[in-house]
Amino acid sequence: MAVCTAYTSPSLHSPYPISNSSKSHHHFILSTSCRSNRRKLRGEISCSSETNTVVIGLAADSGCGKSTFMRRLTSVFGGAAEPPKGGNPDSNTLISDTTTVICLDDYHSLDRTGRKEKGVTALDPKANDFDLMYQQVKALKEGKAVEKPIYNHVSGLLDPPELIKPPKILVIEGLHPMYDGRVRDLLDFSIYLDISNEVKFAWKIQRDMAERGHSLESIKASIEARKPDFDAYIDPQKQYADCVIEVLPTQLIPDDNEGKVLRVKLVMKEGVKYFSPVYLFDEGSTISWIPCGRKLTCSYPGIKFFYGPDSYFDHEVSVLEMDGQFDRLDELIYVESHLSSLSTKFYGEVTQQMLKHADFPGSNNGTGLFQTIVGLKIRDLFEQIITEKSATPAVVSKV
Ligand SMILES: Nc1ncnc2c1ncn2[C@@H]1O[C@H](COP(=O)(O)OP(=O)(O)OP(=O)(O)O)[C@@H](O)[C@H]1O
Ligand SMILES: O=C(CO)[C@H](O)[C@H](O)COP(=O)(O)O
Repeated sequence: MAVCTAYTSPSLHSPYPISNSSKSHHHFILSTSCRSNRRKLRGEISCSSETNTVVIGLAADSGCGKSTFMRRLTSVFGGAAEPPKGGNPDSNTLISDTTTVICLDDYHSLDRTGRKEKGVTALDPKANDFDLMYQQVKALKEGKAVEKPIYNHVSGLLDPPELIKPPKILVIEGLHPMYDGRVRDLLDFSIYLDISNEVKFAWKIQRDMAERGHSLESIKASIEARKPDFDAYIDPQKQYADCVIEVLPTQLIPDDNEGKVLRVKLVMKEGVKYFSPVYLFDEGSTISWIPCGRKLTCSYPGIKFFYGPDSYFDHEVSVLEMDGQFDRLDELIYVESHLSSLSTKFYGEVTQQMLKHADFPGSNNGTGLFQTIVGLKIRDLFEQIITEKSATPAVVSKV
């Protein structure tokens, strides 16, 4: 049930969406999202809930494919995602018609020098401002604009804030979207990208060695240095995710250590509102499927799908798994036609999306396929929430 309380207007010059003092939450100044209905007023405030923002959390370590996933997601909604126009060229924010993606690195409370002086990594909660993260995500969810700080990855400094207006869908991506219980509770849906150490290493080498000129030793050292904090603060968030995309080395090639062929698991929590897990052939069954043959071209080592129920951190889940890679992306339609509950708007939409972004990393394997499917499920979730809200009469609540 949507209930709106009155609060002070956010100052566009303050980094805070609302006064730092929690006492000010109940002042009688309405935000733009909350319209008073004068006929019913008499000490009560009527609030339309239609403007509320849907909030999605995407957690992963650095270099684990968040940006690629975000490009696939925003593409599902149409329109290109771009940094705020005329703003800081080093902004981490991406805005499209429907979605705004903010990077939680912007809530680092310590800059690069500060972290070095204090001997903490960016993964350590001590280097991040969770109070501000909570206040601003909450404000955006309630339809209020905020002045969000910017962490500049080029200079390693905290830059002056940028104005973020409440979008239809807000994606908060980064290291800690599910770390703080208050922020976690604001999420309408959450995803964790769980990249195994072997694969993370292979991707890092590909990017940081080939594209950024780092040495193999320095990449190894950086992964090792982050590991204790990754294990302590980032990895545990996966227990809260509604959906986990797990990326592992293939099992199709014995002792493979190249990390090129991947086994990818889509772990989908059961019983999540507005989210129905995808299934292969028959919902709830356990199925192993090798689609290679007349309708799907597969070179060595082939492709293997698996689908079935499981448990994950004591939650009932459905797991869809793909090991191997596609030779011809247009033939993905054959696989798509055997998957159900995809939340597509027309036959072949998954294949169309994959073909559209054939040049993105992971387009020939389960990472691209499952990221696309999760993008479609998020669109569906958003549409269900909007439909439900427009069918719900405005709620009147006492302030
Ligand atoms: N599905 C994939 N398959 C193969 N390689 C991938 C995949 N996703 C990402 N990568 C590799 O990992 C690198 C990082 O990807 P991306 O920029 O999407 O990650 P990120 O989590 O946003 O990183 P950062 O937080 O460091 O900006 C890419 O340049 C690419 O080399
Ligand atoms: O884990 C990270 C998230 O992207 C970065 O390492 C963190 O944001 C610090 O960035 P930089 O290394 O540019 O100072």
